[in-house]
Amino acid sequence: MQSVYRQKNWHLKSKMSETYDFLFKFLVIGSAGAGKSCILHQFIENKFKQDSNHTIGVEFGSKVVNVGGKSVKLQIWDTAGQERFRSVTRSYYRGAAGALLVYDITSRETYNALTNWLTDARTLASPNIVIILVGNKKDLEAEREVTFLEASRFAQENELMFLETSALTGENVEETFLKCARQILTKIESGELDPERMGSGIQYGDTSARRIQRTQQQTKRPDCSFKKLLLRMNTMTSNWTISSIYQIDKAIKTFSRTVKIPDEACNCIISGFLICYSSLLLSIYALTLLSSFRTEHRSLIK
Ligand SMILES: Nc1nc2c(ncn2[C@@H]2O[C@H](COP(=O)(O)OP(=O)(O)OP(=O)(O)O)[C@@H](O)[C@H]2O)c(=O)[nH]1
Repeated sequence: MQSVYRQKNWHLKSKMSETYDFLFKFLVIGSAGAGKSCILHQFIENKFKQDSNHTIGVEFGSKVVNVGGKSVKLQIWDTAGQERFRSVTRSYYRGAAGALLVYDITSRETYNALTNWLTDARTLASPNIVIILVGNKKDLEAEREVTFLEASRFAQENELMFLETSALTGENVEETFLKCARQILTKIESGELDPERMGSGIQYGDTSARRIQRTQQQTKRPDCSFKKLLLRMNTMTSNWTISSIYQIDKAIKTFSRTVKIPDEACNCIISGFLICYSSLLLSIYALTLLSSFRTEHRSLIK
């Protein structure tokens, strides 16, 4: 982990030596003393940070993890919880894809401040930011001031994921980051998040990953327009059904009277036409259904 002032060169160096499919920008936010720096240190170094001091401004760390078969580089910004750094830390919120919203389970004060932190994250970072609520210091059960149930209700009401962690023992620390990354990846796959959108907080790792993604999108596109075409045909045929069958029936009868075709032959022509028309309608409906089913269950089929 390094201070924000030293991270630039280091980041360039690591970019050259590592390959990954995606890069996600993460924030760690919450009140001072909640254990944000210790969580980040535990995640990156796999050990507890014994002498943790208050963060000055922002600190930075990164780690490549495997999420659902994809290698994802997490670029994590650990922000200072102290009020006096609020204006500095706020400038780092922009374009974050994920955030850990941390409180201390032994401090109700840090829990009560969550709403303010959440409002900041949702207004200053990306509107689609994926947030996980983290109740830290799980090892201090005897000093607990916030129950698991209470916090999980808060998480549910505010559409957040939730885990309790201990930066001291390492319990659930990695799982917290992975859970958040997994949700972002799922949203990318479902099309809810677009890595190409400015300020999404997501980047493609290398050119090949970008190319693969583009190819996938291109192969998906015709499917989408095919569905649109089907839906349009569907609407058109529904509109035609009643009026046009009546009109065509009338036209065939008038024609048969003019050229003097026997009634039986005329009925045969009309029946044949109706059979063909019904088959066409049925095929269009079946294809539309199939196409909708495929779109809805694409992730499951994969
Ligand atoms: N027992 C226990 N102590 C912890 C844990 N996590 C952090 N601490 C302690 O809590 C104190 C604050 O931890 P920090 O990580 O510096 O807190 P912070 O949220 O980064 O604070 P700011 O940088 O001021 O925003 C330190 O004394 C840590 O040793 C934990 O999981 N269990």
